[in-house]
Amino acid sequence: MSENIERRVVVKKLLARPQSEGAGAVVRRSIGRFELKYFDPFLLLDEFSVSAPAGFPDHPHRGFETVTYMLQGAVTHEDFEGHKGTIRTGDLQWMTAGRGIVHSEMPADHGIQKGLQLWINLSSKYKMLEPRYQELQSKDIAEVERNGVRVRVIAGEAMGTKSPVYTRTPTMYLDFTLKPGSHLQQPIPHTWNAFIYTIEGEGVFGTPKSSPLSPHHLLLLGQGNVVEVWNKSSKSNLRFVLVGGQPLGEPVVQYGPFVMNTDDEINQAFDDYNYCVNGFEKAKHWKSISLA
Ligand SMILES: Nc1ccc(F)c(C(=O)c2c[nH]c3ncc(Cl)cc23)c1F
Ligand SMILES: [Fe+3]
Repeated sequence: MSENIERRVVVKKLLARPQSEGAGAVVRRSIGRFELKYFDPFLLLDEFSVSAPAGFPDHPHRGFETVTYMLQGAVTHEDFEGHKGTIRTGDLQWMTAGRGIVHSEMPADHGIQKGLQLWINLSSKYKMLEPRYQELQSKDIAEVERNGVRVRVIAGEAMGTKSPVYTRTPTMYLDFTLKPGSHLQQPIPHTWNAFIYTIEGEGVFGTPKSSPLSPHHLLLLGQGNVVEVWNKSSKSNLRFVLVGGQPLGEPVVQYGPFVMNTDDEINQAFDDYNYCVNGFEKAKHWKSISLA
């Protein structure tokens, strides 16, 4: 690690508590709740937990990307263009909604399906792009382990390993598991906003004397070019995701699943969706099979 290390420390921590979302689903929302409406370029981070028949039935998106990463179980998604698939434990769906998607996201197995859904804003010049999917099965996600630290590189680069995912809004998304007694130093571009979301075990983040933090916490990281994490437990693994992104620095006008830059564009999004035009044409006669 080079000499000009500037450690990022935890400047804010939020415990994400369960709340209802979709049709009978439960999410622990951290980014996107009133205390943290937007963390440029991130609009929402939900740790979701859903069992059939609950789920996220037919709904639209415009102006941003959704990144769904399965922690346990499986979710089937289908959209109004006929694109359908199932993402299972460890799989990733990176959906660029762009000018418009209408889809459903429903449990595909019995029992509880768990995962993370992150919403990443798009720059004004990309908000009306044609929709696009990047889907990776768990076996195709770059993974490397060294000195008790295992990383699955969902986006960006870590420990000399790169993800094939193209991030239109430059983003890193790393799933770390630290064995007991291990220590991580991960570079983060100093101009990016970055956070950690804790998933399993207790970890020490930022400075070695910080208090250990438990799962379901969002940790906003301050300025710097590297984050350090310690697993001081003698028996449990520590798992968390580290996410960073280049801020867009643009006005944000959001109404639910529509995210644009001006009130007029949001009104246009509503009209386009209601009249099935300008990217929502296929919504006119489409219902997901789960609702048919
Ligand atoms: N009400 C409402 C409005 C708009 C939405 F996009 C959604 C929605 O689809 C989700 C919101 N959190 C999520 N976590 C995981 C998954 Cl798989 C889906 C969602 C939703 F529920
Ligand atoms: Fe969705």
